Amino acid sequence: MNMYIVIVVALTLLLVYFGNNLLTFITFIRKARKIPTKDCVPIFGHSFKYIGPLSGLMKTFLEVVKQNESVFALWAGPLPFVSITKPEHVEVILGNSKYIHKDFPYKFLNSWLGSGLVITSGTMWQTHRKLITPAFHFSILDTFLQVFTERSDILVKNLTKYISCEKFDIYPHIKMCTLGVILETAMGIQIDTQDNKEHAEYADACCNITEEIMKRVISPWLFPQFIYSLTPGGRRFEKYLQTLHNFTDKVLRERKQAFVLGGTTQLLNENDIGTKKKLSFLDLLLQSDGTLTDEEVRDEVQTFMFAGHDTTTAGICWCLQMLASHPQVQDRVCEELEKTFGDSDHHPTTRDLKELKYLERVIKETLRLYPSVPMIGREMKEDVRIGEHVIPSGITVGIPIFAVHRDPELYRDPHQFNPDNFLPERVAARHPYAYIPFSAGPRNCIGQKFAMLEMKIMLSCILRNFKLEATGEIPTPLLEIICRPQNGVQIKIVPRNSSMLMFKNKE
Ligand code: HEM
Repeated sequence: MNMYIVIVVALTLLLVYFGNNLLTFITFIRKARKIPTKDCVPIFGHSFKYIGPLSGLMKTFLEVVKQNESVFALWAGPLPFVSITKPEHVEVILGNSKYIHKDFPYKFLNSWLGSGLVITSGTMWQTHRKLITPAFHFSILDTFLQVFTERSDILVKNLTKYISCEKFDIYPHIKMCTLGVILETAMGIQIDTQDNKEHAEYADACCNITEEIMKRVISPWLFPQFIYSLTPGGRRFEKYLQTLHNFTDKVLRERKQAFVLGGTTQLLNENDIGTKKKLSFLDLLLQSDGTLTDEEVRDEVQTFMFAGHDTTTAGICWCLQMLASHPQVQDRVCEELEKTFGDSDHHPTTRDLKELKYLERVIKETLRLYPSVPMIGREMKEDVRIGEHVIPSGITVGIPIFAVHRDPELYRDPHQFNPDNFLPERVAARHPYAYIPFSAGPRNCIGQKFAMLEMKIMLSCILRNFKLEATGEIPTPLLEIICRPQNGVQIKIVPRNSSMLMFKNKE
């Protein structure tokens, strides 16, 4: 009898639980179905549209955006998402501190980046963001200029080996240079990433794991973890993950050791930032007095090592490609460099960098066409009105940054490379959310000033030494977590007249 009552109570509870959830789910789907969409197939949704090589995905997506209304639903199998591209709609989401929650597809990054700043939400995100923000204050960034320049000098020295080559891929060289930069600036450890090839395994694992994640995002049947882990892709994911964790653990061990041995400057309070050299972001985490657990520190290290080098690598490489493919633009950048530095071999100062206005426009225009992070998303925690549509709570709103940046209503000849798009008067005439390579609002990129300085220094060092020549078509941009050029950036470099002095003097 007792057993009978227990079973009845258990079944009733299950029914209430799933009944409620089922009802919520049905209401959610009903609301989502009111959002306009095209070419949606029952059960499979739009998945069939995206099956195929990742290389075609950006082009396909631009077509889909063109064919649909400015707010439209995309169905990954039975699960709906909403895509928005109009700046005024983007502002509704990114500009509001209520909409900072991330879930799908960020959750596929969980086993890698865990509670790190890029994917975490809620109070944990708030606490971490507040703790980390001082490490990216402009006064501390000034102390990084020397590292950016020293690493760029090594890069230039290594590139001389390719002077007589008809073409070579510059991507791996930039990647190892930016990795060295983030390790030295943010983590406070000096690792010879540029001449010692053993660290390339970490950088390669970053590229490979993001490719695997993107393949999963467009394949709803791989969403359940137990299925994914049985597939070859799932097994490759695990292998790359191991490499990434091993490297991060090594970085942490080294810095902790230096920390214990007193090899770091102690941070007393926030006002000390910028007044002490060699204070690293990682030191800030290590002395957070229990605010962060060991695991959270590790997740932030993973996050910043990835976000801090893969993004700038893509940005710099696309800039090099654009300059090689647009010789007049390259000449103008070089005139500006000549005016700022003359024949001198002095390292760039903050003042020099402010003078490089045209180079800045080139970088901005490159990030318009090839935003390093091409797509971002936010999960709605309440119903939200966007334009004339109600977006139901629980849905993820996707913002394809690359599509916002190529909207013909915002940019004339949107697919053409034209740095004049960033003349001050043109910028002033555009909606502020028409250009969002670093996202915007409360969850914008914490490293954007760091990135701009690094990109300016690295590009100016390369261009003061070499003329860049294109060796073929502009590569296809890949719509992955990071917008990389398919098959790298194959260019030819030619020494500039007076320039090779720049590092010869220092040898
Ligand atoms: C060209 C270079 C870069 C670009 C285009 C870029 C772009 C972005 C974008 C679009 C986001 C928002 C992501 C989202 O909402 O899902 C973001 C967030 C972030 N970026 Fe960057 N980024 C760059 C460089 C960097 C660097 C150098 C660092 C670190 C040193 C960095 C660290 C981060 C972090 C930690 C976040 C998460 C911020 C938060 O949610 O509070 N980024 N970045």
